[in-house]
Amino acid sequence: MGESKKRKRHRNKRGGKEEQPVLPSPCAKRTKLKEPSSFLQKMRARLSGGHFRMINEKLYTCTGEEALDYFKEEPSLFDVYHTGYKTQMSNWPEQPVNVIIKWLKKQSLSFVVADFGCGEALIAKSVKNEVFSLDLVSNDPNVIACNMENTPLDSSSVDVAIFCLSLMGTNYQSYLEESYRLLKPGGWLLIAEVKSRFDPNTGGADPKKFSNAISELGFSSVKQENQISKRKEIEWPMLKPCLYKRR
Ligand SMILES: C[S@@+](CC[C@H](N)C(=O)[O-])C[C@H]1O[C@@H](n2cnc3c(N)ncnc32)[C@H](O)[C@@H]1O
Repeated sequence: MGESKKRKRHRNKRGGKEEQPVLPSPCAKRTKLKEPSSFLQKMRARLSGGHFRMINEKLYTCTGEEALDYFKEEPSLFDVYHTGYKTQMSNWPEQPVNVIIKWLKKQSLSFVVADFGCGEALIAKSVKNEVFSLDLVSNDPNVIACNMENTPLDSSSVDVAIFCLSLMGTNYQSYLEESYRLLKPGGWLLIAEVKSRFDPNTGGADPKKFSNAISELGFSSVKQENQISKRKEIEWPMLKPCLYKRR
């Protein structure tokens, strides 16, 4: 009785809620154990989902150089990003990386491949071809850590250049220019991108403008040597960020 009165007075004096001392009492322990783990899991998933969306937005709204610095400062963000990305991918009816793997498996085994923005290097793990996997962070000895606008690979050294959902930086055109440098004449450029980024009705780029820009860079069914040095200023459309909705 006396205790409860004391508490009341204390509360009134402070004019707010009483602060309870946190004691490792059996009661506190029991409450903790009783908390539904599904609730905690949901909260954790929400937090990491929010973190993923924040990193994703950063990657779509900065240059490749800035993205490289971002991950250099905090490499663990790369894992946070890819955990969230995998969760997003698991909701898609088809994963573009699997479509590309399927296509590659039908091509010559002698094709050398450059996977720009490889993520967890699924392509290299799925085909027998030689694959150069490139990304901002390398958690795997087979992944080359670099900003893909400036790779350490030789000119005209690859047969297939792949961008699977990786045209993220505001300077995405420089990644495509680098792919042109790496590709052998007659080489393949494969791009898989989110549809909404090419839907002018929802603020996306004009797909025709995008493919014209790719042609002006020098890509067609047969690549012409030296075309890169002759071309005029290319008008690249802006590609809007691909932002994920909260689920
Ligand atoms: C959406 S993930 C796609 C990963 C993989 N291609 C796939 O389809 O599973 C995009 C990847 O591109 C990488 N990336 C973005 N900008 C980059 C840059 N400038 N240089 C290298 N990698 C980059 C990101 O780090 C990320 O791993």
